Order: sequence, then C-alpha cells, then structure tokens
Amino acid sequence: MGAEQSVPAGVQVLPAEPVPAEPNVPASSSEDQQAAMPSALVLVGPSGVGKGTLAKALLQAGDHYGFSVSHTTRPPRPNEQHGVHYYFTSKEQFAKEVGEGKFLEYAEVHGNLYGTSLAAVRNVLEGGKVCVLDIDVQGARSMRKAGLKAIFAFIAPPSLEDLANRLAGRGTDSIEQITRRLNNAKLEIESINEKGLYDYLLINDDLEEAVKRLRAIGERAAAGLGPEPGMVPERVVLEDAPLPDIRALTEQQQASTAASTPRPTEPESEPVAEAPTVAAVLDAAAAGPAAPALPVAPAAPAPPPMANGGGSGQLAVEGVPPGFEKWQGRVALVTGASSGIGWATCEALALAGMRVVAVARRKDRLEELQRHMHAMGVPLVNFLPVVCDITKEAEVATLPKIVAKRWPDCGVDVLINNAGMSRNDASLFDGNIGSWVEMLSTNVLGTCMMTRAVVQDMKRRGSYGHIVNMIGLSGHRIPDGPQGGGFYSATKSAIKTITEGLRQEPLRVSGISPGLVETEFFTVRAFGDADATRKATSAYKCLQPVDVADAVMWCLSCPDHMEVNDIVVRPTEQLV
Ligand SMILES: Nc1nc2c(ncn2[C@@H]2O[C@H](COP(=O)(O)OP(=O)(O)O)[C@@H](O)[C@H]2O)c(=O)[nH]1
Ligand SMILES: Nc1ncnc2c1ncn2[C@@H]1O[C@H](COP(=O)(O)OP(=O)(O)O)[C@@H](O)[C@H]1O
Repeated sequence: MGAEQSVPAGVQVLPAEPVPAEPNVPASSSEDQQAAMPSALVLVGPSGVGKGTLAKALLQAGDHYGFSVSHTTRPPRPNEQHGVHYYFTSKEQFAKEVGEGKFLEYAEVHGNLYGTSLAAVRNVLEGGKVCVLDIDVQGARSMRKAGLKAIFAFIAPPSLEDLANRLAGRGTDSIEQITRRLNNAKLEIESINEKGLYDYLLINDDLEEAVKRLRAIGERAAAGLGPEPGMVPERVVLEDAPLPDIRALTEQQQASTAASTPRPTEPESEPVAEAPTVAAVLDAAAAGPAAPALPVAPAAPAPPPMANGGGSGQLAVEGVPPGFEKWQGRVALVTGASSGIGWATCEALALAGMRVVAVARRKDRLEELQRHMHAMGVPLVNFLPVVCDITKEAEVATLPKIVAKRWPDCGVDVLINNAGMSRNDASLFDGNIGSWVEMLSTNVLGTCMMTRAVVQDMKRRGSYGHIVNMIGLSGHRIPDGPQGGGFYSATKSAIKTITEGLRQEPLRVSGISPGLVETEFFTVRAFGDADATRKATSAYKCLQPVDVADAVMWCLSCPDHMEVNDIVVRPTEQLV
C-alpha cells in the first residue's frame, strides 16, 4: 500500500488492495501451535455498511464460524430475535452485569449500550470456531487493548450517499436515527487512520466481491493465522462531502415499498443538512454570527491506556457514581470550563459517560482541556469545546444550536452554571463601578442568560433535565467586606434566590456553596496577580476543584424523588 493518498470529492475512503495470495512461508513449531487455535474476526464499521449482512454470509459459508451475540439496551427491531441477533436487556440489568464483570468490553453507541460478554465469545471459541464479532470502534479499541487474538477488519461504504441509501432502504430506523448514525459514520471512518487498530480495510461496494474477500480473511482466522501486513492504507483522507438529504431518501425508499411496508412515523424535528466532521461542526459554528467555536486539533492517535486500565467500556464502570447511569450519553454544558471547578467538573462528567460542552472564553485553555480529555481516554466525539462569553447575549443564544448541530437529536440535559468572578476593588463604599458591572454581568446576568437559553431549549424538546448553580459560601455570608466582598456576596445571594426560583419549573435544580477552593478565582480577583491564589489558599488545606466536582456528581446522581437544594462545603479549617 502507498503512503498518504488523496481522495476525490464525494468518494469517502480509499479502496484497499485485493488480498494477496497466502505467503508461502513454512511455519515454526510455535506458529503451528498458534495456528491450531482459530482467532476471532472483528467486524467494525458504520451502521448500515453491511456488517450484519457480511457476518451472515460468512456464517452460512461454513460451520467453522460462530457469532458472538452481544447484549444491548436498544429495543429489538421487528425482525430481531432475543439470543440470536442480540440479548436485549434493560439499562439497569446492563449496569448490574457490567458491575459483575460480565463484559469483555462495552460501549455506548448511538445512545444505546452494547456489550460483548465473555460467555458469548467463550461459547464460540470452545466449539473450535472463528468467533465473529460485530462491534463499534470503541469496542474495537478495547478489544485491541485486551489483547484478544483476532483479525480486525474495518468495513467501509463506497460513499456516504450509499450508506444513507442502505440505512434508509433497510427501513429499520427513523430519520432521526439515520441522521445520528450518519453523523457518527464520518468519525467512525476517520478511525481507519488510528495506527494499528485495524488489519484490513474492506470496501463493501459489490456485496458478492466483499463476501469473497471477507471469506479469504476468515480462512486465515480459521487457520489461526495472523493478518497479512500492509492491508490498510497509510492514511485515508476523508473529503468533506455534504450529507445526502435523508428525509428525501427515506421518502423515496418508502414510496418504492409503500405497497408492502407500513410507513414509519416521522419525528417532528428537521434532519440536519449535513454531517460534518468534528472540525467542520466547530468551524461551521465559528462562522456563525456569534459564539466562535474552537477548531479541533487534527485527529490524534488512540489515547493511551488509562490508569485504571480501561478503554471506553471500563471508563464508564470506574467513573460512574451509583445513580448516575441515567445521564450516560446525555449532554452536560459547563460554564467556566477553562480552569478550577469547571475543568474538574467537565472531567468528572465526561469520565462518567456524558457528552460534555465546555464553555469558556480562553481558547488556549479549552484546547488544553481537550488534550487532557483525550489523554484521559475520553472519546473526543463526546467533547465539544466552545469559546463563548456568557455575558454576551447573542453568543449564549447560539449555544443550543451548536449543541444540536453536533449531536442532532440531543440538547443540553444538564447545565452547570459555574462561571463567576470577583474583583478586589469593588467595596460597597468606594468600589469601582466597572468591577460591579463585571461581577453583575458574569455572576448574575450570565447565569440567567445561560439558564434561559437552556430552559427554553428543554421546553422546546419537552425534556427537562437538571441545573446546578455554583452559589458559593458568599451567597450565605459576607466574608471580606473591606475588599468588596459585600458586592460579590450580593451577586451570589442573587444566585441563591435564582436557584430557588428555578425550582418552580419542572426541572431539577441544585446549588453548591463551597468555601475556599484552590482555584484561579483569587488571581482573577487580584487582576491577574498569580501570587494572590497562593496567599489566599496557603493558610490551611483548602478544598480542591475535584471536591466540588464530586458534589456536582452527587447532586446529579440522586434518585428522582430527591432534589439536593444546596450543599455547603468548607475546608475543615475554614472558620468563617
Ligand atoms: N462495542 C460494541 N459495539 C457493538 C456491540 N454489538 C453491536 N455493536 C455496535 O453497535 C452499533 C449499532 O448496532 P445496531 O443497533 O445493531 O445497528 P446496526 O448499526 O444496524 O448494526 C454497530 O456499530 C455495532 O457494530 C458490542 O457488543 N460491543
Ligand atoms: N454491498 C452492498 N450493496 C448494497 N446493499 C448492501 C450491501 N451490503 C449490505 N447491504 C444492505 O445494506 C443494509 C444494511 O446492512 P446491514 O448488514 O444491516 O448493516 P450493519 O449491520 O453494518 O448495520 C441492508 O439492507 C443490506 O441488505
């Protein structure tokens, strides 16, 4: 295979070269032993590309193949049978079995959970057969890390247009689901460039041809042979072609099968016009009237293994507090995400499986947060950094649109109003009015505008979530009057009142009131004097941002009948 190759517009991936003849190299005795054991064959690729069809063809081709039946929380399609296509299960049961260590890997895909159980793989392998797995990209990464003896084949569509046609033609998914699957497809296709993830790239253009090629690969797996080298191009360049009109395609498909097939009910919402890459979503947002969003760095290699040894599957197990499962795959927006409590909260939410929108003014800090997320093993598909000033009405109003563009059938379910600031020249007696305005704009108006934008969006979607406001200890007492604490405290008691007021809405609202937390708050208060934080926080061990993030997670994890209204936490040694 050559090195980097460019691709004409509209053509999505480079074709892989045909499978060469078997290498005529005599096997060593240890290779003989290895060869006695068939390996697994992992099929990965976007929804609708034909993995299921190819797997079925393989299984029909000979009895040396067995299928690993996965578990899923998605509802069965009309033609699907429990125990044959999937083991269909509830979220609660899935979570319980994750806790029991039943799964080799699991991941959230298109909003549902899917997992490969040890038993499913063992059943096939113990019968001496090649275990065929149909899993998503995250699952493939986890399986690679787990060291499963397997050949990994990425199945690509000839074009996104074809993929859309197949999804629409299958008639099993709503327009919203097809849109979501196509949006994910681009990112999934980009995973071909992750070095060492796949052994083969197979374009499922002509089905017969694709089956033939897959059977040749399957023969190797059956013989316990490894993959041939060089079967994935050095680099696949994905042209950013607009997504086909899904609604029109679906209508065409339905018209052609109208006589025999009942018309599926169409959701209310409009499909998005295109399924851009991560960078394109953000670029498109940046081109909007306001709220310039952050262009994402080029795709990085697969994240390093986490300290807990987890891939995406384990991430969710280790990071999820009991009761938090209900938020997995849903969207949280955190303001003031560039440092301190906001940063720590983004991290906690993402590690527990939420999609996180990180909002802040400082682009460089958001870029750093993005790199940090990647290093922690958070799939970047779940992270949306947005440069936005919460005191600017137009920018705030754009945020729900940016979120909907990135995750089409989603909206903000959890809002963490964390951004807030103080100034040390804002005493009530001779304070700088500019500093008063700044505090009022950020702490009160910013919080209210953000809340308004999110609540209106929740109303529109008919889906109410949870808002957590950083009230702060200053919402309860006046700490340092001479330094202007009076004005700052006034803004924070406003947040306390606003938090209470929001409880009138059908959403859940919580407040958190931390005392001294070791953050840049004090540096900002001192107009950038970096030493100010050290001075303010060195007398005793202060709270850490992660302590407050833990409190946020607890608020969100409480059972539905329980609403945490305000948590007051101080460092043990803080007296006032
Ligand atoms: N990680 C993982 N992914 C799975 C598993 N089972 C299925 N998937 C993937 O989940 C995605 C959605 O599957 P499904 O809802 O059946 O729709 P499909 O795209 O039509 O096959 C596909 O990419 C599957 O490959 C599993 O056990 N683990
Ligand atoms: N090479 C191909 N050409 C045309 N249609 C195909 C091809 N491969 C699969 N299909 C069709 O595409 C649709 C999606 O295939 P499916 O196996 O369900 O995909 P997946 O399991 O990857 O989601 C099915 O209707 C299938 O018959």
